[in-house]
Amino acid sequence: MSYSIEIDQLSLSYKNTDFKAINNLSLKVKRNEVLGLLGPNGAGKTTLISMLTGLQRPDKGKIFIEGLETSANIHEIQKILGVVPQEYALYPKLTAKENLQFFGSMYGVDRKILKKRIDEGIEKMGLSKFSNKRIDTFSGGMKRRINLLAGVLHEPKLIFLDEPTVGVDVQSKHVIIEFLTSLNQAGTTIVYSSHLLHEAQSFCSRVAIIDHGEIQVEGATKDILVSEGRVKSLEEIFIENTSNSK
Ligand SMILES: Nc1ncnc2c1ncn2[C@@H]1O[C@H](COP(=O)(O)OP(=O)(O)OP(=O)(O)O)[C@@H](O)[C@H]1O
Repeated sequence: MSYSIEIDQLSLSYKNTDFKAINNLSLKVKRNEVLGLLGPNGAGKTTLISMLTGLQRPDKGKIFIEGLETSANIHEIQKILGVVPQEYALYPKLTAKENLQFFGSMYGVDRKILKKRIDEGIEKMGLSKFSNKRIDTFSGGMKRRINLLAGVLHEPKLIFLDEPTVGVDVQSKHVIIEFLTSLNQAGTTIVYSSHLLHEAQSFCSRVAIIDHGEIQVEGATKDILVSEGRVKSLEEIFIENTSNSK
């Protein structure tokens, strides 16, 4: 089995709405790909990710993660998933290390292994000097780096990232993308949701542009950029294939 994610005809409507937030959406993501899940505000990205990570149940359709159907295997699946939300999920009064120890033990990582992963991760993120400093003294970029580490201490096979570099300086962005690239090279599949199309174009091996809960464009990044006989930017492709009604 070579797919990390298989989505088959998925639909979901929120209560008291008369439209489908996700409408009969099918998508396959191969193992070890970096998928950019892109779309304008309100397109359905968060709704789709919430179903993929087991937070919401679809009205219709099926999802398989690493070959396991989600509704019947959600606990097993959550052990192999890493979710890095856009909001910081960190305790401000604890140090960076204490936060990571907390999240690592929540995932049940063995103490010795956890210590090694925390030390290595903090070093890769360029934050060794700050490991014993409280999170509330950190800049936005530093918090975002620790937030990312917190979501991957259990070495998930598949990571969902929601705007991992939004609002951070160029240095932090660079460190974060390098870190994610090294995880991907080690075999991790990544689903990356962002409005930063320039970053998505260079980082993602595959792109799915969604709007109105449906896939508008999907394919290998290098293939979808070639359109009407010329190479376009991802931004051009995005604008051509999405509405600006929100
Ligand atoms: N809890 C909810 N109740 C009702 N409607 C909702 C709810 N959450 C989202 N929606 C609607 O579902 C649609 C998809 O929203 P969703 O948050 O998934 O979009 P998104 O692509 O993640 O947008 P953004 O880029 O702004 O985060 C939108 O029309 C939104 O208004």
